[in-house]
Amino acid sequence: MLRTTRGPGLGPPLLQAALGLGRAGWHWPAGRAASGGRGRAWLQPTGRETGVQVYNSLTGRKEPLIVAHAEAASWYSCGPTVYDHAHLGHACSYVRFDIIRRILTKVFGCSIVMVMGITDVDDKIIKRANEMNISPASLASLYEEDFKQDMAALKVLPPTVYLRVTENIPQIISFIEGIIARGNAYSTAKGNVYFDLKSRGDKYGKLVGVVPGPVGEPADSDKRHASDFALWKAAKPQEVFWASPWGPGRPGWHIECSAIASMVFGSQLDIHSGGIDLAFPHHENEIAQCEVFHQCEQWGNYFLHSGHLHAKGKEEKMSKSLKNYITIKDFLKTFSPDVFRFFCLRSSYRSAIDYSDSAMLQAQQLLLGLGSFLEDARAYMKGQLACGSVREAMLWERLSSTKRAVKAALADDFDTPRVVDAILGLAHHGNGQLRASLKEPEGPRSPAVFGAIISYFEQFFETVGISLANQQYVSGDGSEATLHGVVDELVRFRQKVRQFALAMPEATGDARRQQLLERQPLLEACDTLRRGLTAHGINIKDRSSTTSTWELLDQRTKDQKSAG
Ligand SMILES: Nc1ncnc2c1ncn2[C@@H]1O[C@H](COP(=O)(O)OP(=O)(O)OP(=O)(O)O)[C@@H](O)[C@H]1O
Ligand SMILES: [Zn+2]
Repeated sequence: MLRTTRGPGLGPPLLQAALGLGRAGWHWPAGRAASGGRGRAWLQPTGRETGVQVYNSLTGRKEPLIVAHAEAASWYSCGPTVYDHAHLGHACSYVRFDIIRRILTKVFGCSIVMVMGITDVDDKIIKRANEMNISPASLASLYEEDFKQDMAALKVLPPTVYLRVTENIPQIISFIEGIIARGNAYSTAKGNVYFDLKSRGDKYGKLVGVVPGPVGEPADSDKRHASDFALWKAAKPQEVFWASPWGPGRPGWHIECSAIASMVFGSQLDIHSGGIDLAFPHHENEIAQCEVFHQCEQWGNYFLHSGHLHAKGKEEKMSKSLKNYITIKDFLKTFSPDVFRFFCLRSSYRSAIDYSDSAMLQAQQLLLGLGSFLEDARAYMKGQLACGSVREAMLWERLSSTKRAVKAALADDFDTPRVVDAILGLAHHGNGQLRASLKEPEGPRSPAVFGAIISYFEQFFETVGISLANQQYVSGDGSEATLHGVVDELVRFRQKVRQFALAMPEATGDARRQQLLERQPLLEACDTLRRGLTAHGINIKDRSSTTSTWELLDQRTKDQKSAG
């Protein structure tokens, strides 16, 4: 099991630590109940039971996940602020939720409509664009594209739609007008609009139970109360702006997500996700805005928050501003996206987790071990491994108990560490039987049970978006089929040469020694070929003096094998 440094959960002390709160400014109300936030109890939705228990930040405990429409669940995911390259912290959050999305879809038959907002105008974007002497729009579009490429490289499925803030300004303005009309926001002479937090009473804070206290505001602030937050920000000189009923300006951060999510899903949302740092104030403010605008009791039913990725041994999350980050691109020069996914699977999506090269190397070794088990199991099925008897009934039983354990763990708030343990356990037993069968080469064979294990593993890894190197894969353009044909020929030829070189000479005495000496260069040539092909990503395994098999290595494994 991978050690995670901080426990899961969203209790006040943890959240405070995660957010660097607990200093002046915010406090937890005394005696807050474990569920229901400050104002109200959570309303359990009606609709389709997915069969999954999910940890809901709104209640601070696991709840049955019930989605309003049987046909598809609505899911809003806060997207990135596109001002620079994405780092592994971002990757961690989006990969973890991608795994959850795939599990919900493929294991629990729950189709999902996912909307992601892209923050393409904001202080950081404007500042960076000024530094680079380009327009904020150009900078944002550059890094939006970069983010999408990184996500594709990590095999994160794209949302059903991306929605950019700058393409939805009129909708955001109407949303703000709606909140003003309901008496929960006010505009100022300077052209700002603020949410009036007092008007929300103790309904504010239902997510994390935080009540705003006095915060250090600039002396020229035009807010009525220090804790009110901006819905519309009047343009400063030389800043990008849009016309509005309150004068030129741009939207505040929280209102973007409320307006965009509402544009697609209206007044009701099943799932809302983001990193734990977004719970407060971002999601808390989104809830206040939407519930006021829609005049509803409960806008989002389930808030899912992922734990932070930290640099090993550090308290702070991996972050641009702290300059303690590794970009996704740099990471992918050394490790595959599958290794990162497997690293993510080995911890609960809610846990804070430490990044280290050694944790990645461990994940890589485990994946290689699983891939190698599958190759051996295939070789056994084809009769290329010396045959012997295996405990077939035990393996069938292990397979079915693993399937049950995996499904139960996934239904329990997507408990992927438990799942990984179950999968590794099955591989361990399968490997043990293959080794046992090598020791007693004669006996009944049991290829079917290995076939069943292979197909379960393939299905599982496909579900979570991991590909274990599979030599039987053939790409659409036919080039890989050609490669396979050529390598097959080559390996067959090498096998014949090796068989001849290893065969016992009939001669005796000096003549025999002479013959063995003469054949030595052939064996050396076979070894040289094997090593040479490793550099091209082809791994030949000599199973016996008469049988050799081969498999394709992925790029990064190839580099490491040829360097080693
Ligand atoms: N170190 C991290 N670990 C896990 N999730 C993270 C981490 N950093 C950011 N995220 C998540 O990534 C998503 C996009 O974040 P966003 O673009 O707002 O970046 P950010 O938090 O401002 O990052 P940075 O501090 O590096 O600028 C959010 O859901 C956020 O919670
Ligand atoms: Zn958001």
